[in-house]
Amino acid sequence: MIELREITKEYWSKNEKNIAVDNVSLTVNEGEIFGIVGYSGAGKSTLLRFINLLERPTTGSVRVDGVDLLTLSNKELRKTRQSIGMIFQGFYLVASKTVFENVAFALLAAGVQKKHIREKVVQLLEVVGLSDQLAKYPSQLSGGQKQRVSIARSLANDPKILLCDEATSALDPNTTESILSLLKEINQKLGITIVVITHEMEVVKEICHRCAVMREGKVVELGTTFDIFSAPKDPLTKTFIQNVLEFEIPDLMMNRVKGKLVKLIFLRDLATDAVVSDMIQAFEVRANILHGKVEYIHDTPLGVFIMDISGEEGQVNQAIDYLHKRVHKVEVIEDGPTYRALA
Ligand SMILES: Nc1ncnc2c1ncn2[C@@H]1O[C@H](COP(=O)(O)OP(=O)(O)OP(=O)(O)O)[C@@H](O)[C@H]1O
Repeated sequence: MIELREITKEYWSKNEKNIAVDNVSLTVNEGEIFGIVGYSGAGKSTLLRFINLLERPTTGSVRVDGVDLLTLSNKELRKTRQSIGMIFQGFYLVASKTVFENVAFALLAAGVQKKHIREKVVQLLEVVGLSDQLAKYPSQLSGGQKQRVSIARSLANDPKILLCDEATSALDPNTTESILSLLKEINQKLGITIVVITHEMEVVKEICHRCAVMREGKVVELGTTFDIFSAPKDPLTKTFIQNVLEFEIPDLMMNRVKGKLVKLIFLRDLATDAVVSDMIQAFEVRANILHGKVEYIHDTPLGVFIMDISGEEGQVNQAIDYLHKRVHKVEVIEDGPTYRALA
């Protein structure tokens, strides 16, 4: 649906070249929610703005629905842009216009006849849950409500694609969650392909099917959201998801560890109880779960458990070998006082 091929963008200032996007190729499939993640200055906004040619690449091609956007006339490009909605962190609503007028404006600009406008605006505001706020002005709305108006406005011309530039970065966690739910609903019910850029992995975790991680203009990792979270490869990706898979054991807890301290990662099937009880029975070891957490990555569970396994050393080692076969990943964090003393 969206194909960026070997895209590079260079900026020159004072005879110095700055490469904002460096030879990036990626495809966004029809109907998916695709995330682009990276720290400030990584090139995310520039990349996003290629999709509607708000920014033109220095080299490379941009195809949307099979059409090479760089070959379009200005008139054709204006028409194509109507099928690509966009929302921003700062909402960009017209302060002197009501909620109704802000949305109606997009329809008027696209040449929709006045007699059809009211019905369409009412329908759009219903989609975003603002049917009762038609006559309000932006200053009378909360941040979340403002973003809902801007989403309604972006949907006015029945776009096939919605681009979201840090759309929830200015919102509190609860409001962020409600806007992300709305984006998910828009994707599922209206079949709109969504591309989001963000520096928050929570956003990716909640709604994205796939994502690309960017550093210094390059895509350093690309994959399904679940793979990115469960088996990150690039050090930057690892940093981004640190709080999901990492857990710092407090000293107090460490001092109570009797055996070997292991970290288990379960994917999809969270049969933790069965695995642990089978292990205890088969190898006559003791197991004490010190920490357990389950994250839902786009509705698929990813579990992290930290367990103290104690008993006769040979049996403990066999138990750990057994765990290797039953769970996605096993990592021995600490050998524990008993085994350190034996070594
Ligand atoms: N119009 C411009 N002129 C010169 N340099 C630019 C321009 N636009 C972007 N850049 C530079 O390109 C690089 C990438 O910027 P971009 O805004 O795409 O990054 P970003 O990942 O979206 O960061 P942020 O989240 O802070 O917006 C930065 O070094 C930026 O300074």
